[in-house]
Amino acid sequence: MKLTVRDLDQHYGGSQVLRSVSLEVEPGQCVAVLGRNGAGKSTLLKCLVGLLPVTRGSILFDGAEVTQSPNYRRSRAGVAYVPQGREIFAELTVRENLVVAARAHGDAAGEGISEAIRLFPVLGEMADRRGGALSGGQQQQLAIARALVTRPKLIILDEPTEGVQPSIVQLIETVLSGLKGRISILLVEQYLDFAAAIADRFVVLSRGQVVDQGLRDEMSRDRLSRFMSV
Ligand SMILES: Nc1ncnc2c1ncn2[C@@H]1O[C@H](COP(=O)(O)OP(=O)(O)OP(=O)(O)O)[C@@H](O)[C@H]1O
Repeated sequence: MKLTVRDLDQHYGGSQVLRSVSLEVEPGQCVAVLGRNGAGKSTLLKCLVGLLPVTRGSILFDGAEVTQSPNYRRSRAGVAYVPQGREIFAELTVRENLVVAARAHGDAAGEGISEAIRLFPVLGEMADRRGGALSGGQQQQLAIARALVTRPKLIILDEPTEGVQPSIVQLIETVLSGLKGRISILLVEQYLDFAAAIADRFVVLSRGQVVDQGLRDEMSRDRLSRFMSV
C-alpha cells in the first residue's frame, strides 16, 4: 500500500501540534519518523490511523482519500497499528489476544496466527499465559503479532523498541526487515541504530514540522542527531 500524507495540521485545543506535515511511504518501503520527545510523532500516527481528527490536509491509502474515515474502516483497508505502550488485552491469554484480532478481520481459521507464532516463537510457548503476565519484550512481540494476524498492507508502529531488551530488539528488526517489500512500514523510533537497520527513508519532525527527510544513505548520523534526544 502507498501512504500519502499532504499538508496535515492537527491541534489539541488551541495548541497546534502538527504543522503542514507531508510524507509518503511507497509500497513495500519502510519509513522511520524521528524526532525529540514532544515533536508530534505519536500524534501524527494517531491521525493516520483515525484515532485523532486532523484540522487540515489529507491522508490517502493507495490514492484513496481516508482523511475522515473512522479507525475501523482504515483497519479494514489494511492498516495495522502498534501503539506506544503496546495496549494488549492484559486479562486475555496470548492466544485469545491473537484470536480476537484475527476474528475481527475474518480470519477465523487463524492462519495468520500460525504465521505470527512462527515469527515470534515465544508466543507459542506462552499461548496460555495472560497478556499482562508477559515481560515488556514479550508484550511488544504480542502487540506486533496481533497487528500482523490482520494481514496488513501497511503497519504503523510507535516506538517498538521502547523498554525492550537488545535480543528482542534484534528479533523485531529481523521480523520487520523480512516483511519489507511485501508490507509498507511506517515507524516512529528514538533508537537510531534500529531505525537505520530497517528504514529506507527517514523523516525528521521537530515541533510538529518536517524539518528534514531523505533516503537513509543520504542522511548522516550528524544530520539526524541534531533533531534527536540523544
Ligand atoms: N491529549 C493531548 N492533549 C493535549 N496535548 C497533547 C495531548 N497529547 C499530546 N499532546 C502534546 O502534543 C505534543 C506532541 O506530542 P506527541 O506525543 O505527539 O509527541 P511525540 O513526538 O510522540 O513524543 P514522545 O516521544 O514523547 O511520545 C506535545 O507537546 C504534547 O504535550
